[in-house]
Amino acid sequence: MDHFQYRDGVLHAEDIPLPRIAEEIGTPVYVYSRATLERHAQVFRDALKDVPKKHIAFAIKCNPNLGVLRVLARQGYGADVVSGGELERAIAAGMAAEDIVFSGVGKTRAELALGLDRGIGQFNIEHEAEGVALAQIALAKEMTARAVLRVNPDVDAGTHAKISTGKAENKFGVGIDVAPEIFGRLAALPGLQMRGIALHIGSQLTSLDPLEAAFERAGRLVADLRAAGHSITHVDLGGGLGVPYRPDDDPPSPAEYGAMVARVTRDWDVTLLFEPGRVIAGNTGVLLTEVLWVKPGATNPFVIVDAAMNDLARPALYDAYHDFVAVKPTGEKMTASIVGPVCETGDTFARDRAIDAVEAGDLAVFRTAGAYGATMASTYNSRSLVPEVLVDGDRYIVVADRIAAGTIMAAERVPDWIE
Ligand SMILES: Cc1ncc(COP(=O)(O)O)c(C=O)c1O
Ligand SMILES: N[C@@H](CCCC[NH3+])C(=O)O
Repeated sequence: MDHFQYRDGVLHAEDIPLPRIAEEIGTPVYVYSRATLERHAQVFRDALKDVPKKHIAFAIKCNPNLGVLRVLARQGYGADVVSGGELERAIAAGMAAEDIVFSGVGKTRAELALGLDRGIGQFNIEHEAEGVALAQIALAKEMTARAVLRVNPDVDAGTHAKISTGKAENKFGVGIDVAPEIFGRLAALPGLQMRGIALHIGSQLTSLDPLEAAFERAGRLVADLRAAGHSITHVDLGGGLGVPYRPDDDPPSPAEYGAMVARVTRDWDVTLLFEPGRVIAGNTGVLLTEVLWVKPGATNPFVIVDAAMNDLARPALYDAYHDFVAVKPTGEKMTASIVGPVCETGDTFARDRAIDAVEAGDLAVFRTAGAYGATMASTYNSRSLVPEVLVDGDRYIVVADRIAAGTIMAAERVPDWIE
């Protein structure tokens, strides 16, 4: 059940009418539903019921808010992190270090050392030199790092080029053809316990076929590595499952994904790791905004809202579609372009789209904004950093403050040697 519903003609987040949040917190503001988050966590876990040994690590890059992470930690989720900052966040949110997986193509030596010091469960090594460095650092600390080698299976994920990660030309992982030799050299290093492989072919995947093709290649690699005498106990299948952004989008369900995984990996006899992000958080959040002005355009009017590309970057970056609905729809429709106040033409959420009729002062939301929304926000144009609210039934709390432009400015200084 969707926890963003109209009641008496007013859009609610669980039991909270969104106009109340707009009035008390101001706009723009991200609003998350705890119930939806918990339901998605449960649905994804249930979808893997036929996978005997598994661990789920939420890809916290998609929504690293501490309140959100705490909800998922309570659901038994670990974290997939890609920086020292994310690592500290996951721990601060209550995730067990053992349940943390450290991915990322450019980990620094300091970040590798931090992971060891914190006792994280697994490092996902992206290339040989990183593995060598990790082994050296671990050895110096008289520790052993548990690691897997990320392989690049060279499959076309069929998603936006900027979020595709498993083609040979992408920067991630090592080529699957050279993986056995690199794995062999790393496995021989003291300080490193190479226990398996990882892959992640891209995000917002709307077909299971490329995932299945990649997993089959991974299965063959596991067999080859075992044949070469390696003990393979862990395979990290990454994340990537898409979510519906448009009302008629129909991506594979977690249950279909789980069934495919169970079938393809049936004989692997490993612990499977999963790194879902968007499928857990995407539909748990909306970006609540106020219409500032409706301005005539050459063809259709511009609806100028108080949210902008600095608050929700996905449309500007990937031409991504986010459904836009009025908080108090009148039943009337209009065709308009939805734009923000930032001084870039790219600050456009929708072009010539049929939407609920709105006028200045009305509230509206961009849907499916719980993943890669607030986390990618900036203060461009000296706008405030957008706040976040978590709703739980008939109560809500601000889980991230609005950070005013003045606060950002206070962290800057003018050199006294400029007269
Ligand atoms: C290594 C890794 N794991 C997991 C994810 C999460 O992906 P998604 O949000 O598409 O599930 C990403 C981002 O695409 C990633 O780079
Ligand atoms: N930021 C991207 C997803 C990136 C996935 C990162 N591995 C998006 O908003 O769709």
